[in-house]
Amino acid sequence: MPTPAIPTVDLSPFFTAGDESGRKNAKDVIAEACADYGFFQIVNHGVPLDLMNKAMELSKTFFKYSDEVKRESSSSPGAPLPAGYNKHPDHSPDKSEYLLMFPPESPYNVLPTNPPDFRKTLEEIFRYFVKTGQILEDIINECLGLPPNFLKEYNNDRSWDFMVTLRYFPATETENNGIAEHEDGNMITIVLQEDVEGLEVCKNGEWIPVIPTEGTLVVNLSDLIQVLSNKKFKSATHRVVRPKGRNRHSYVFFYNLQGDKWVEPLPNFSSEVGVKPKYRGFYYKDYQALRMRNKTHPPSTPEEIMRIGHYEI
Ligand SMILES: O=C(O)CCC(=O)C(=O)O
Ligand SMILES: [Fe+2]
Repeated sequence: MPTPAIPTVDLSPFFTAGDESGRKNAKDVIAEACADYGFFQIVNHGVPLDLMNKAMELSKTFFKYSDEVKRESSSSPGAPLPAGYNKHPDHSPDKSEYLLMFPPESPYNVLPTNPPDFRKTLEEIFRYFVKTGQILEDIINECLGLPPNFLKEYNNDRSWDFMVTLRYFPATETENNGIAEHEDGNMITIVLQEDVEGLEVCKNGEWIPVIPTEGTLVVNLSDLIQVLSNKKFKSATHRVVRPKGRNRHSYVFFYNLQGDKWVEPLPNFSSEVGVKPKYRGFYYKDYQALRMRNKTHPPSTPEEIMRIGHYEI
């Protein structure tokens, strides 16, 4: 049986005034993918191809440096997430090392000075990803039938957005997990993957590989959209399986929500339509802190991993 593909959506109608039918087609595909499994890919998204390629090459160069050099970019404790360079503890199911950054102006950032241009490129691609996140949020706002600019006004503080540049180590003879099956805890995630497979999405109970294609970005909806929409739109379940014999590099941009925001199913999808809320409300910072413990103190069984189900009614 052919592998069911993940849809690819052309975002160019959103950059061209007046292409209403192009916009409608794109929104129909996105709405269907989001209602089923929360995953799709985008092209003509506004992030320049040469910038994506340059960012990937510089990241590969950085991760080849010695641990000692990379650790010069590790953050001091106290940041809301471990900014800078880090490697997951040996007993973690996540087999990668990564560089995490907040918005370019954030005081928490500890960005490498080498390779030259890396810092500038990270900051530049971060700014592009923010714009892509805003376009996607606007499209999702429309797909959900919310009043114009509703999500934009609710999510009006960009200071908690963050981006992770990753290197996964090659699979061993006995073990190939890169990131175990999970959903993301933010609003919308954008992934740039190099030409090395590994990312898989769960679509109707089946694991589908997301084949890397030059110029394409992967988008997955995350937990906060699932809660706000009272499960009308799904937070995508996904994982990374490490290939044998080679590293895998990716950039993951987490379009996020500021921590003091209250999150609960919107009345549009609960009281106003006679449906019971499927989640109790929470402050986003509490959820992010609970999820952070999954990473810093990995539980011994997958059942103990903190997920959005914690708030389910
Ligand atoms: O590296 C990837 O392709 C995806 C990573 C991911 O799912 C995550 O960091 O949450
Ligand atoms: Fe993820």
